[in-house]
Amino acid sequence: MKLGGRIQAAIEVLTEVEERKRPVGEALKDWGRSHRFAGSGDRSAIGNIVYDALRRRSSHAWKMEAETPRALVLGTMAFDWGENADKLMATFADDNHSPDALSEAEIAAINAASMKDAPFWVKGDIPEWVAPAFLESFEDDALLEAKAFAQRPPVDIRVNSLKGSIEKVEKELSRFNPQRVKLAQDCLRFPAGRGASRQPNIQGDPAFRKGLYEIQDQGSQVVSRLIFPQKGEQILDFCAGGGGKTLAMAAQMENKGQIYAYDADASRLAPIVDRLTRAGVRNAQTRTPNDGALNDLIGRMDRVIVDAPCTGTGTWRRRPETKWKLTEDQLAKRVEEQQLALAQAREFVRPGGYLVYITCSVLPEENEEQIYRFIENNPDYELVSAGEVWQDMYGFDSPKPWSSDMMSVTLTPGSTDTDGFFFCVLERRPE
Ligand SMILES: C[S@@+](CC[C@H](N)C(=O)[O-])C[C@H]1O[C@@H](n2cnc3c(N)ncnc32)[C@H](O)[C@@H]1O
Repeated sequence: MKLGGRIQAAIEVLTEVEERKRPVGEALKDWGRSHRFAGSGDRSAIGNIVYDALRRRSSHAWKMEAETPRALVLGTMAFDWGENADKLMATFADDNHSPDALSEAEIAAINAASMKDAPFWVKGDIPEWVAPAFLESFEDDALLEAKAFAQRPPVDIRVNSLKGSIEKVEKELSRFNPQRVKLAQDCLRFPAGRGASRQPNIQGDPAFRKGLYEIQDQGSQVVSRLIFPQKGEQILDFCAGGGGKTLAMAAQMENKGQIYAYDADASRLAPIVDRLTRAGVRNAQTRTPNDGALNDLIGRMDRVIVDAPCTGTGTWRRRPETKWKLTEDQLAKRVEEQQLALAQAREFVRPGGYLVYITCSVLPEENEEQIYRFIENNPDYELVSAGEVWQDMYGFDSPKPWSSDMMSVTLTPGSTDTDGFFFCVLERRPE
């Protein structure tokens, strides 16, 4: 396919997403099925255009003075992919599968590319109602952070130290040019490309099937390290989901001690068994929700991890469509679920043990506010300074996360070059 045809295809896919409320992945797959002539390079380029259009939806709409799928895609090509109005006109003339020719108004909007009078949330490509939370959390850097959430993310992998060294995996994947990162010692990164460039098929490599690495954002790897799981400890991963943190902790514990992987939704736990086997983990067991599933663990755990259900604002780079779908009602629902998870998880911590609270969100309602409410209602718990834990682990020269009072830390694309994560530790006072 030529570029004109790819642009037309992106408009069609985005129209499906917008008008029929289809998830982007599904709409892209369906388009591929009904256009068999398109190769994998075409499909991936079309996906890149659609995701870029969603990442910077409000700034493109402002400049184009329209919010239609066509305007968003044309804006993406002009403002992100380096195709000015003249180039686009030549591209469209060259391919009869292209969209209709640019109108006078579109040419004028592309040429002007004006952000005049645009409010902060438009410039930063975040929903208007989220803007106060960004300003509260990131103050003078709110725009920088919002824009960082509108960039393409890299692909990060965590080398599984139970199976091999980072050097070994680096060599195995050398054709993809993996890079080391600053904060996670087992992480290799494949930076995001530009335009139509494709991400390497990391999961297709035999080393992946052998369990030598997992796909895991650097931020998730960093919070797994901050949990500080020790060999021999008893740990309850209370919201284990697909097991990303369980696997990372098991490797740090060198298979010594025991991790109990639990989730209120048994179906979310389903993939974990295969992943544990592939990774060579021998110190983790799953517990599925039924009456008394965790009774034997009450008051016995050295650490209980609540990697809580959340709005996922920290993953907006990877799932840009969720940025525009999020509502205040959904936020309120997640906050309730988080409160419930914390209230349920607390009873498993032994006196002197730790309750770790993590979200992949950067909204204060889900993070600092949640934790201060918990402390107020549970005087037998106190906050340990996560800022000090960070300094002990990384010193003063590494990238620093956000921290309003040193008690918790918030990782972000702008500060730590990761997805957004909130992390804090509560100690149950010894009896
Ligand atoms: C952010 S995901 C977990 C991700 C996982 N820890 C990882 O690293 O891949 C949150 C999980 O919490 C679970 N959950 C929600 N409320 C819960 C509760 N009250 N008790 C236990 N699990 C809960 C959800 O089913 C979901 O799988």
